Amino acid sequence: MKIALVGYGKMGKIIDEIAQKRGHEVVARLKETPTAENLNNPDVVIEFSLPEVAFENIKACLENKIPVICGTTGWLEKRDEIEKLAVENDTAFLYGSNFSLGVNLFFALNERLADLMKNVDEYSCQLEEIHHIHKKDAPSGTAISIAEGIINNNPKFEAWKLEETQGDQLGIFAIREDEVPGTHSVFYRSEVDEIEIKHTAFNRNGFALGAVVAAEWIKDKKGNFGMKDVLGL
Ligand SMILES: NC(=O)C1=CN([C@@H]2O[C@H](COP(=O)(O)OP(=O)(O)OC[C@H]3O[C@@H](n4cnc5c(N)ncnc54)[C@H](OP(=O)(O)O)[C@@H]3O)[C@@H](O)[C@H]2O)C=CC1
Ligand SMILES: O=C(O)C1=N[C@H](C(=O)O)C[C@H](O)C1
Repeated sequence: MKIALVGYGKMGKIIDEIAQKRGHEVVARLKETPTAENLNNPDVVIEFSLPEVAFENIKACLENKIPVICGTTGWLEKRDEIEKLAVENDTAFLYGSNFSLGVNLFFALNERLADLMKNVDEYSCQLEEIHHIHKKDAPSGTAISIAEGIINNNPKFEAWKLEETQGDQLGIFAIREDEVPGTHSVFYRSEVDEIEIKHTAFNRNGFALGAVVAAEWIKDKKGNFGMKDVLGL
């Protein structure tokens, strides 16, 4: 498959290596807005750039009828517009706040636990995410997905907020520390004990492999998708 990489930083470079190891041809490595010319006729685009440029990048690819796998976080207020564009241009779009298999299993576990806790009043809930000091957005896209998984399964919560949980506002502590690739925890605390579920990424390889697997999966598909569709979770 011919893959164009839009965004060629920490993630783009690892995706490049993994895509080539899996037999794909990387036809573009961009650090600028994609165009019909610089994309070099790919079967699919993998977009890992910056929150402030992701929307324009994805839009440009979809308008050229190229399917897009997007891992960039922090731009989702415009997701509906992008999903509309994918349909209008008869192509495909897949967003994942986190492409690793482990985190997607963690998402399913989190939803199940939230459902179990919905009628248990003894426990308060708090989220925590820890990332490297270069990260531009807070909270992480993954933490937002975890929060949404809890809010959708536990009517005690209406929305998420940064910092501490208050009433129906589920709190997310966002910590920036050294070169941490990504650690996410959900805590349920009572007066006598604590339940914690935690995912720790040791490096970025799981995210990159998941993005390439998603690119392989999306070929010839049309519409809007997520990693749940790819992994059948
Ligand atoms: N969904 C997931 O599984 C994961 C998501 N992420 C997310 O992916 C995104 C990228 O992460 P990461 O690779 O670590 O970040 P980096 O900052 O390392 O890379 C971003 C890259 O985008 C380039 N860039 C700048 N402007 C443009 C533009 N207009 N078009 C295309 N590229 C541009 C930058 O170029 P320059 O170097 O010149 O500035 C840089 O190479 C972040 O939003 C992060 O949160 C990260 C890991 C996993
Ligand atoms: O910026 C990162 O590095 C990461 N971003 C994603 C997020 O915001 O959730 C995924 C992963 O945790 C690494």
